[in-house]
Amino acid sequence: SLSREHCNLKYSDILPHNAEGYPATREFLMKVVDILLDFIKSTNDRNAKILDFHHPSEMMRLLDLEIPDTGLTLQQLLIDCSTTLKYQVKTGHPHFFNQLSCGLDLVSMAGEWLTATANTNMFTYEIAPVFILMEHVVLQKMRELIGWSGGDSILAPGGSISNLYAFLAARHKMFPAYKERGLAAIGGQLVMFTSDQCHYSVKSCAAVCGLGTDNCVMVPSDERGRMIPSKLEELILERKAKGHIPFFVNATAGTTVIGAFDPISEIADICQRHQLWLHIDAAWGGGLLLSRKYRHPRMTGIERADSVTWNPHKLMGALLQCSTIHFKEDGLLISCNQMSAEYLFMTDKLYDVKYDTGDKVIQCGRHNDIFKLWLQWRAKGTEGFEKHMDRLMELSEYMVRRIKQMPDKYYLILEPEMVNVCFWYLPTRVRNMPHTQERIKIIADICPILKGRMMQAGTLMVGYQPDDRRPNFFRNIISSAAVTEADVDFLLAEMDRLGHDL
Ligand SMILES: O=C(O)c1cc(=O)cc(C(=O)O)o1
Repeated sequence: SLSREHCNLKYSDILPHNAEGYPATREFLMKVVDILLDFIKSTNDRNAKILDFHHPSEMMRLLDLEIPDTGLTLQQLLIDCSTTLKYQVKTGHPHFFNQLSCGLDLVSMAGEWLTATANTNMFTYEIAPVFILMEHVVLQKMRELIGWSGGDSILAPGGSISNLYAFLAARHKMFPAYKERGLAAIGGQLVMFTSDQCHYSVKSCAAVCGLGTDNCVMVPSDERGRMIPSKLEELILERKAKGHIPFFVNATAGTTVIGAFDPISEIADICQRHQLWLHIDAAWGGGLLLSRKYRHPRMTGIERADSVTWNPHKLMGALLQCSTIHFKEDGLLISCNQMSAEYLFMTDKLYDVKYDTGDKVIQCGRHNDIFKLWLQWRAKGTEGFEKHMDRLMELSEYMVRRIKQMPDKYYLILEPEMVNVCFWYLPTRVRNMPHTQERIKIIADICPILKGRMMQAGTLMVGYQPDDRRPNFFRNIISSAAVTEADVDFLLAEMDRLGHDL
């Protein structure tokens, strides 16, 4: 807690309100940092719980969230910070396998601290000169890793918006007059294509941009979750025969649930034949571009795409949020989205206004999501990221081997292409049953119960979900740099400890 002389102070006693308030300001902030360091320590403590679960009504009783009429003391704010983190899920805990974005990279986090302190907007070079230049350097490096020279990129507030920017640029490329004249400039029904395993944000583009989801054609995938190219071509021809206008194909590099990779080269051939825009949603799989061992065959042909979404906040472990969208052709983003707001994007500035990015996006204000990635890349080097990707894949391969060593307790649903390990847990009572639909129903129905036990125990978090071809199953994601083989062993033992009697 704060020293006696400062513990009754309020926000008005520290900077900027009190010009003499630096000592109190410093002490308050250092106490906040102590609270954060305690959280970081327990996040990395395998004996600490990942979460202290309470249902929302109970949680409200445990918290004091009310908005006061008069301001509270700095001391109370410190208590508020501690209580907040006490009930926050530790997504950086080595036993947190729940999402595609896991882990707490501390250099990236330090970057986020600086970002918050710099508190600037990314729409103009004028107020973010260093960060704008960092975007140029990092995004160019990422385009080189895709296999392009030139082109253009931007950071977006998440993969869904990155995919939307690709859609908008594709439509603008084919129908530039749409920007001024709207649908009248198109004179026909636009149609887009994506696999039935794609991220829902792709389908959402059809709704948001007025195609209607009926005109987002879901292409069947094979038993490994990969888009079937011949089906894609069939469906394109079918729509053309109806007089529709196919214009956009999304291929997924790393699907959300099973981590499948669509066959890019074959899909690119079809797009070339039919003059369609090829977007690759590599939000999840993009990190593997950094790995010479795993890039091929998963990402072979990615350089043939017209646009690529790649989220460093997923496999690369940059802190949330860090999503990038890359275009092979330079100039498209700006011509598509430019509104030339004269109060921001004056063209008579003293510097080269091509460094102003605000007019490239449909947003105005844009958060600085680059520094935490740039600093992390400075810390790891490209070779450090490659080692990181290879390590995550190696740990997933280890988990598959361990699951195969205990076929009585675990049923591997399919061989993973990346770090998504999909399986059923087998409680004692089904271990002598044949793997029939009857058994599948039982082991699917226990997923939410076993997940509930994990969360009540607070010792483990592994995601489950149904997909389009099977009921609930567990999907384990190894995307945190904190995970070791021992943590995989813990996961398999803990699920059995919690679930054997289900
Ligand atoms: O960034 C993430 O952690 C993330 C994004 C998704 O769209 C889906 C998931 C997921 O299914 O875990 O995670």
